[in-house]
Amino acid sequence: MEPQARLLSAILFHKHRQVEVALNRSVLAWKEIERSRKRSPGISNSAETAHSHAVQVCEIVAVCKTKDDDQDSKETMKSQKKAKQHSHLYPHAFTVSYIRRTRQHQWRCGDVTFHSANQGLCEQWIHVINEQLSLLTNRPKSLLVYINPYGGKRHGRRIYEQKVAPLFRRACILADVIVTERANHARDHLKTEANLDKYDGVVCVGGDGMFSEILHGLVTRTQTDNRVDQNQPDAELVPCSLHIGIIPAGSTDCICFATVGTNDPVTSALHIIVGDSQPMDVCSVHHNDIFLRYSVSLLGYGFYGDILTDSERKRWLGPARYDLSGVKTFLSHNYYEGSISFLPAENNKGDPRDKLQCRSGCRICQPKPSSKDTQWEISEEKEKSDKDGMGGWSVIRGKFIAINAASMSCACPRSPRGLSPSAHLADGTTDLILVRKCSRLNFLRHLLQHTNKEDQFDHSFVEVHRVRKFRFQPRQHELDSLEDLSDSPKKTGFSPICSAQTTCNYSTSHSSWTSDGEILPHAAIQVSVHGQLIRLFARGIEEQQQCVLEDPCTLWALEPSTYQSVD
Ligand SMILES: CCCCCCCCCCCCC/C=C/[C@@H](O)[C@H](COP(=O)(O)O)NC(=O)CCCCC
Ligand SMILES: Nc1ncnc2c1ncn2[C@@H]1O[C@H](COP(=O)(O)OP(=O)(O)O)[C@@H](O)[C@H]1O
Ligand SMILES: [Ca+2]
Repeated sequence: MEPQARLLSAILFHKHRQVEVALNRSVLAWKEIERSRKRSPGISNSAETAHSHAVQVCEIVAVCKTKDDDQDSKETMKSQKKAKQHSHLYPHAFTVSYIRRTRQHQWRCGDVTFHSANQGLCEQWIHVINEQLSLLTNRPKSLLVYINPYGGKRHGRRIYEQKVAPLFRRACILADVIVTERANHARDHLKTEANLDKYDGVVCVGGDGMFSEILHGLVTRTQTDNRVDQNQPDAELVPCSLHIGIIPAGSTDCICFATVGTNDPVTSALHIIVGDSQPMDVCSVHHNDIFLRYSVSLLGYGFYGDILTDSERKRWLGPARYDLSGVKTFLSHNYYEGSISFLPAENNKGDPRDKLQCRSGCRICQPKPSSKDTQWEISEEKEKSDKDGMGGWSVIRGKFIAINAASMSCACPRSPRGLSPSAHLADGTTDLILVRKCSRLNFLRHLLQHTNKEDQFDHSFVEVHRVRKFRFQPRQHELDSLEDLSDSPKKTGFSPICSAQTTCNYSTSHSSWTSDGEILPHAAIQVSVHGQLIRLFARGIEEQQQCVLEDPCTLWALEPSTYQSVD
């Protein structure tokens, strides 16, 4: 990497020690002077060595003048005297708040305070750093925040006020906050009322259900503004211009976990502040050419549909409702008959079993070619001609315990690799997982493999396909006879230990689809994936510590620029 010119450098004080501080367009670095002279510096190519530190400018949250009360407030009794003397000698200070990576994808806001005898120098540093931050145009300045006070353990409001709002204030982000008063309040407000021109993004504080409200509000508003008819399953939807941020405060929070790597409100707030951008696929779901819903994580029929249906009645239990309904549904061991037709993804989209996990900067999820791109047009054309004669579509009939479409990994704390560990966030496909009728023991093995490192697809009764579109038709809709209307739910070899939701009537011979945790009213559905329809304030899961810093040493080796000032 070409080293960049220094914008500023100075000798300042940090924790009573003299440090040399330097700034260029991408890095702020500081190192102790005395110690590094005494010892051989031996600075490695990392963000931080024993006495040398560096922070990327794009990961600086804010810089401000340090108030007297803040100075040395964390000093121990022993060093308080020394601190007093020091602050007398160097009474001026500024504090840089920056992103600090801790364990397992968690971010925290770290502070570093630099002292000086020279007030003008401190002001110059604040000015130049702020100038650099203002060049980062992807950062949001104004946000619309919706809080679901009843999501998860009902801590949404507190989480926002205590953990998120102070960070937004520090980063000078203006936030208009709406605490929802009913289900679909946020969706309806976004659809028709909200003045979206005022904002750079919309933030939801809640779970996947709350995210789904924001998704529906924004996508529907965008289509209405652009006169796109959502009821047309083949309509080319217009991408949303506003980014969505998620502060996890729900029960599963799978969309946050799968796009950030952790469910932590502070980490999510910091991803919002730095204006991260992660495109995401959205599935549209139709029934007989009538629009039903959008979905970004799990569309599940059978096992997960039954869990969600049952768990809605136990909402008062909070997140534990899924465990109880999960056990109950597992013991019921229902299966459902129907046929699935699907249009496979192109070969360059990889395979659900290829073990190429979607990570920050994923190659497979690079932006799709513009509609002018020839390659793209060819594949669209192929699809049209295929569709006329059902060419390219595959059909599978059978008895299924679960039919799952995972448009992303669906990783969550319950299943850290997710339902489809190699699914991609923004490749324009969904992984269709078909779990056929099998013994309880085999199904249990398959389920347990979601919680460890084994391959959950390595069973004769499980198949998985990467697809662009699919349709499902439950068996009772295929056979239009009275006999079928009285058909009871199908059970495998064992008699049910728990009768679950199944009684002998027509409706219960079907399961329901769950879409991001919400229940759909129809079993027969058509699904299309719309690649990269929305953008989140996230960057995908980082590989490890992704500090793509230039060697901080290069900062010290450079000729000073016009900005240089030394104390
Ligand atoms: C015997 C051990 C069995 C362990 C099975 C673990 C498999 C878990 C896979 C979970 C995939 C979850 C996909 C995400 C779905 C969410 O959108 C949805 C709603 O979330 P929220 O609004 O935040 O509550 N949550 C669920 O569908 C919960 C599924 C729980 C299944 C046990
Ligand atoms: N004020 C409210 N009162 C009741 N329900 C609400 C309110 N705000 C949002 N909801 C609904 O609550 C449901 C669950 O929300 P969510 O935040 O996903 O929590 P959880 O993860 O616990 O399911 C969603 O369907 C959402 O539409
Ligand atoms: Ca996808």
